[in-house]
Amino acid sequence: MPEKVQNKISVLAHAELMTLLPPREQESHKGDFGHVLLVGGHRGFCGAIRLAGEAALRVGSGLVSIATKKEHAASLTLSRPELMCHGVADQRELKRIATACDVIGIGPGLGQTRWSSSLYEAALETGLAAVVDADGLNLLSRSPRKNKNWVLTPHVGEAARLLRCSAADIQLDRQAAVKELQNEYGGVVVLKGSGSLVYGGGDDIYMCKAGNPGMASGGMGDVLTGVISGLMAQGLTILDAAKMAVMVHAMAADRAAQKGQRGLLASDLMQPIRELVNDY
Ligand SMILES: NC(=O)C1=CN([C@@H]2O[C@H](COP(=O)(O)OP(=O)(O)OC[C@H]3O[C@@H](n4cnc5c(N)ncnc54)[C@H](OP(=O)(O)O)[C@@H]3O)[C@@H](O)[C@H]2O)[C@@H](O)CC1
Ligand SMILES: Nc1ncnc2c1ncn2[C@@H]1O[C@H](COP(=O)(O)OP(=O)(O)O)[C@@H](O)[C@H]1O
Repeated sequence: MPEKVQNKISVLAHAELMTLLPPREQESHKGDFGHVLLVGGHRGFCGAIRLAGEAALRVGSGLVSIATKKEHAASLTLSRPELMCHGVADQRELKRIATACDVIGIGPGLGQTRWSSSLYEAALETGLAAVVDADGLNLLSRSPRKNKNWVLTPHVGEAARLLRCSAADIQLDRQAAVKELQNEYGGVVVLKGSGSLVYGGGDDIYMCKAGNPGMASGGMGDVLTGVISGLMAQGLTILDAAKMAVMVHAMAADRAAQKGQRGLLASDLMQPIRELVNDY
């Protein structure tokens, strides 16, 4: 169980974070805004990687590729033609696609089969800056390692697996948990849930006061993975991308919940996310 600690808590503010994402130059082209590769979408879970992919596009990445099960590639492309969807069977195929990419997001709907773990290993071997979520975190908890160039985005259940304790232990002292996660696994950690925390080492723990219980519905975390990846692709540091993404994601959910929290869908966040990354 994590030890009790006291840290400086900084509350995230959207206006301050927007200085990280200046208006686009007139002569810009898609190559200026990075190429995200998202890996996941096992059988039954291809919606998760579709949501992450659209979120990465809506936050402004120039190109987004998806590596998924062969049988999902065509339907994903049809549902969102801007996504470049590849059916990937093995590590070699994934690494070939990754050579053109700047950032890799691993985990939404990835599953925990041999296919999943082999793509997870190959994704980390690319050495690209990474976002690790969902089943990527479950695979990480089976074989812990440290990396300074990744963002980990556990919900409370995943955090408990990573720290080998109970979800109740995590909730008892979320600040201690986020620090312990960062200390053990490195990089930047986003501990999701009401009052999401972001910690990248050092004195400050960042807290998001936006967001609402309407977000307690499947796919919301997958959207966050896409937002973080898309901001990293546009050149933000992993810490700035995590801070900005958590804030934009939660504020988008608050805008989308104006008609009511119950029945809020992860897809409902796409339009407000777009508004918020253009809101100077
Ligand atoms: N449309 C799609 O394709 C979608 C696909 N998805 C994909 O499904 C896969 C499985 O992901 P997952 O998150 O649903 O399952 P898992 O990792 O087992 O975590 C749940 C466990 O954690 C526990 N828990 C305790 N506290 C908690 C808390 N505050 N927040 C959350 N959980 C908390 C919880 O405890 P319980 O609720 O039972 O008390 C339970 O034991 C993954 O690949 C994901 O990407 C989803 O994204 C949905 C949309
Ligand atoms: N009650 C809440 N208040 C604020 N944010 C919440 C609340 N419930 C969930 N969220 C947010 O919604 C997202 C849920 O992510 P996650 O549990 O990984 O969902 P999924 O696996 O279905 O995509 C996280 O960003 C989390 O912070």
